Amino acid sequence: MEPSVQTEALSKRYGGRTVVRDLHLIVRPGEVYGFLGPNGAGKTTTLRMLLGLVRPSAGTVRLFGRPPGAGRLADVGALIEGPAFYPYLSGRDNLRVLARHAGVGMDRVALVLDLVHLADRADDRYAGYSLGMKQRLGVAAALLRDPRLLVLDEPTNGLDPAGMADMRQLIRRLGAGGRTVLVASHLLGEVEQICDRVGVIAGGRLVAEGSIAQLRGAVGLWVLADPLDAAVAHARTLVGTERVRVVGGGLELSVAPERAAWLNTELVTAGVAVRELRPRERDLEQVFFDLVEKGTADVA
Ligand SMILES: Nc1ncnc2c1ncn2[C@@H]1O[C@H](COP(=O)(O)OP(=O)(O)OP(=O)(O)O)[C@@H](O)[C@H]1O
Repeated sequence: MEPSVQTEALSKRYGGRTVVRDLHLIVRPGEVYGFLGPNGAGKTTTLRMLLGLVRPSAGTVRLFGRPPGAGRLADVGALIEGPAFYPYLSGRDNLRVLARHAGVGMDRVALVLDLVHLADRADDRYAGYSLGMKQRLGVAAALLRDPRLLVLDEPTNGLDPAGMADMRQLIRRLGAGGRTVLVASHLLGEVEQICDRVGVIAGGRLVAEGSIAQLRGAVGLWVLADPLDAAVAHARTLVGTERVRVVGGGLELSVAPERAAWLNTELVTAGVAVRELRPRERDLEQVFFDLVEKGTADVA
């Protein structure tokens, strides 16, 4: 199936500065894709190029196989930068204005209000909404045309923890159907909770792409066993001295996590009691930090 988003060698320069560089990005239909990077990494600039709001300096963008603006307008909905609404109109009336403008049936207004869980406050003035409600109304507006691709730029920015949780739930709900959702965020935890796949951008470059599990990468096994000395000695004969480290009263083994059952059998057969055996994962925060540092250093 045609990718929802595909960029090739996409770049943007402002003056002499390259803020997005040689970006090859593929977002597949139906996935919730996290575009993760620190402030200033080039996320918003990229999203603006995807939406045809900023002209690339080089490279191409395709949405459902076509350049931005060439496909059906209804294919893409976006919430990028704060949404603009009339403060003295209700949420519902604000959406009605937009629906009329977009040539969308009024039945969609009630439907999207329901989707973002604003139905019960829909007739209150926008000015009285919490920040979280304002953001959700922004998402509702982006959903009016029932787009196949929804683009959200930092949707939880400025929200309190409850507002953030609501927004994350909403994004998960929206991604549960066939819709493609592209979410830019600088929050690792957020992307981890809601996205199927992640692209990490730093210094304008895509420095990693994959599922959270792939990014994290299980890097070995962690074993607690008695007696420790015998466990270490036997593990070293099994997998090689350099692959076994003693850390905090246990063993760290640099071997494929799939070898856990084999290792357990071998140790037990050798008379070692295995108390704990589990995959050793890298700390995602550290992975992200390393990627960003690497990406930024490459540019400098
Ligand atoms: N119109 C512009 N003119 C000049 N420089 C710009 C312009 N828009 C963005 N930049 C620069 O491009 C870089 C990337 O900005 P961008 O907003 O895309 O990053 P971001 O990853 O979305 O970060 P943030 O989360 O802070 O918005 C920044 O250094 C910014 O100052």
